[in-house]
Amino acid sequence: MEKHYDSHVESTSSVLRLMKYRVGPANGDSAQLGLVAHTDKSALTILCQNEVQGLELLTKQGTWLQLKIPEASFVVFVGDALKAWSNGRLHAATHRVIMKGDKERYSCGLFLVPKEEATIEVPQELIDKEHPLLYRPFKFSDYFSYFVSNTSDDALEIYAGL
Ligand SMILES: O=C(O)CCC(=O)C(=O)O
Ligand SMILES: [Fe+2]
Repeated sequence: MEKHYDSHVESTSSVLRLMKYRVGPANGDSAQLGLVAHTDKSALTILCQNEVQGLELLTKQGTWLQLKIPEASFVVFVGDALKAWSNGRLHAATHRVIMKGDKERYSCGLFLVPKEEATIEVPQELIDKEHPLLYRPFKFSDYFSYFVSNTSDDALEIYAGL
């Protein structure tokens, strides 16, 4: 897969985003939604946060797992673009943020996003009898526009799934 490294780097931009999660009116023990459940559309996301936990991951069994992220560490998520490119071999985990307690939460995400013109196409090496082609080639910007006007948990499957 090393031979694809350079073209991935060339066709990807990075976006750095800082996020602030306020303590809502129902602070204390009751939980409130900070960020709705989603998969990232990017190729890869690298996240870090302050000491306030809240990131939850949907397991393949369909239950929510509260992540306990150690201080000064990063969380990496595979997004839809890399899931499609890898022919579904890499899993884009659904995640959300739930706020509890009375402290604001800050997080910082570096999103590696395919450039406007980048085409996501599964390399031949990742297609065989056990791994038939799951996604048609598509322009990332077209997928993103589709997602914006058709927000759905299954956007990738509906848009590019075969
Ligand atoms: O704030 C976080 O820890 C998660 C943010 C996130 O999932 C996102 O911006 O896509
Ligand atoms: Fe996310």
